[in-house]
This record gives sequence, structure tokens and C-alpha cells, in this order.
Amino acid sequence: MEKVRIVIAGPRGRMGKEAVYLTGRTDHFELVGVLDYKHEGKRLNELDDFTSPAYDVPIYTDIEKCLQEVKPDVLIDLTTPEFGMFHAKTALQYGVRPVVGTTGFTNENLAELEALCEEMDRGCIIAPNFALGAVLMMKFSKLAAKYFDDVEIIELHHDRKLDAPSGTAVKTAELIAEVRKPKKQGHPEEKETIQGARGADFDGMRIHSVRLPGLIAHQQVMFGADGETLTLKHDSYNRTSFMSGVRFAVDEVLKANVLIYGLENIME
Ligand SMILES: NC(=O)C1=CN([C@@H]2O[C@H](COP(=O)(O)OP(=O)(O)OC[C@H]3O[C@@H](n4cnc5c(N)ncnc54)[C@H](OP(=O)(O)O)[C@@H]3O)[C@@H](O)[C@H]2O)C=CC1
Ligand SMILES: O=C(O)C1=N[C@H](C(=O)O)C[C@H](O)C1
Repeated sequence: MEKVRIVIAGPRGRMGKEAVYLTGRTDHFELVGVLDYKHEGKRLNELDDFTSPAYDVPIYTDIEKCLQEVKPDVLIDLTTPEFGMFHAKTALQYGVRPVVGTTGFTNENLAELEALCEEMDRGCIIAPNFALGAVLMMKFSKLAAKYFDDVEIIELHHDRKLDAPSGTAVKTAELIAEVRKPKKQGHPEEKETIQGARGADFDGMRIHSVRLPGLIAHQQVMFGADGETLTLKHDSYNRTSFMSGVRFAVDEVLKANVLIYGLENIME
């Protein structure tokens, strides 16, 4: 089997580091370079966390130079929304398939990438959450929303997280909105005496974002009806929990020539 040539953007980050280690333990993956806006000209295995010879690959700050020189099949982005979008666009323009875990993309970003995938005849996967249990939680939420119109999403994350609400919460709300009867929840005359008390409004349903040290990534989706509630809950207790989804996405993107937004679209 030919190895999949992979570049990782954001290798020093919490997720990027795990993705580097994933390439090291996956026989058919080959890390061929990384994108890091610090350490230009060094090799990855010169950095403290990556001393294994498996990580003796070049560090680039310039994505075009990186793609031209190491010619990857797939670029995995785990950076920030601004750079994630730039990296995904540039990769597609070079015929390289992006797998993006970075959250905070706008609908305009998604539309632009969808058009670029079509133009370049290349796939791109944007996965707001790679944890397979989280994807199932989202699927089950959509199923439950057929029967329950009242729902509140509570997402809980570590306090180093930049975006709120989380990409997972937004995706969950989008999936629910596909089937839920439009409804403004709560009392029609409710008033917030402290701004934000009722959370963010997405199509009349509410999203609450909790940020605390000690947390990793957690979400509860609470449905309510007369005399009953249904709570769907998922917890990631470490970042390795995301890696089987990253491996799955890399394998799947190679077969794709369109934008795939969310692993639920390709998980049977
Ligand atoms: N889809 C999923 O399952 C998951 C997605 N995420 C998402 O992944 C993203 C990263 O999360 P996390 O790892 O926790 O964040 P970190 O802040 O730990 O990592 C981001 C890394 O990207 C680096 N970086 C920033 N800009 C660039 C650039 N232009 N080129 C290369 N590297 C760059 C940062 O460097 P520096 O620190 O020096 O600025 C940092 O090392 C977030 O959007 C998060 O929401 C997180 C977990 C799971
Ligand atoms: O920043 C994180 O940590 C996470 N981000 C993703 C999101 O925004 O949903 C996925 C997971 O929740 C962890």
C-alpha cells in the first residue's frame, strides 16, 4: 500500500502534536513536513516534543514553498480559523486535499471551499469534531429533534479555547435545525436581567458555553417536553480521543472530490 504523504499545520499545538504522533504510529501515513510560523529552517525532530527520527521532516512557514517541495497528498490543519481557511484554500489550489479540524469557519468560508473543491476536483473534509462518540451524539440529537422541539445545547471546554460557541455546538444546532419545527424557546416575555443569561440564540434554541481549566471537550444536548427530559452527553477526556477520526478523515478525503462538512456525512 502506498503511504499517504501528510503535512500538518500547527504541529506544536495541543491537537497538532497528537496528529504528529498519529502519523508516527500509523503504518500507511508518512509525515513529510509541517507548517509552523515559528522555527523556519529547522527540522521538526529538533524540537523538544518530537525527538524521534520519524519526525525528521522540514518545518516551513511558507505554505506554497512547503507544498511545492514536499508534494503532500493531504494537509491536516489544526491552527486558527484565519490560517485554517488560508491553508485549506492554498492546499486545494495546489491539488492537495485538506482535512481541517480547526473550528470557527463561517458559512461564507464553507461556500468558498465548496466552490474551490468543485473547481479543482478535489475533496476537503472539515470536521468540527473528530471524536466518533461526538459525531454519534450529533446524529442522535438530530434524530431526537424530530420528536422534541425544545432543546438547549451546553458545551463545556478548557479555558484556552478561542472560539465560542464551539464548532461542535454550532454543527449540532445546524443538524437539529434541519428537522426541528422553528420555535422561539422559553417564555415569550422572558427578559435577561444580566445580558447573555439565556446564552446564544440559534434559530430560537439556546447554546451555552462554559470555559474552565480542568475541562477538555464536553457537550450536553438537553431536550424537554411535558413531564420529561432527554439528555445526550459526550465527553472527550483527552485529545487522543480525536485521532481515530483524524485517521478516518485522511483515508476518506483521498476518495473525495467535494467538500464534506462533518464526519456524520461519511459515517454509516
Ligand atoms: N475537530 C476536532 O475534533 C477538534 C478541533 N479542535 C480545534 O483545533 C484548533 C486547534 O486547537 P488546539 O490544538 O487546542 O489549539 P492550540 O492553540 O493548542 O494549537 C494551535 C497551534 O497552531 C499554531 N499556529 C497558529 N497560527 C499558525 C500558522 N499560521 N501556521 C502554523 N501554525 C500556526 C499555534 O502556534 P502558537 O501557539 O505559537 O501561536 C498553535 O501551536 C482549534 O480551532 C480547535 O477548536 C480542537 C480539538 C478537537
Ligand atoms: O478547542 C477544542 O478543544 C475543541 N474544539 C472543537 C470544537 O470547537 O467543537 C472540537 C472539540 O470540542 C474540542
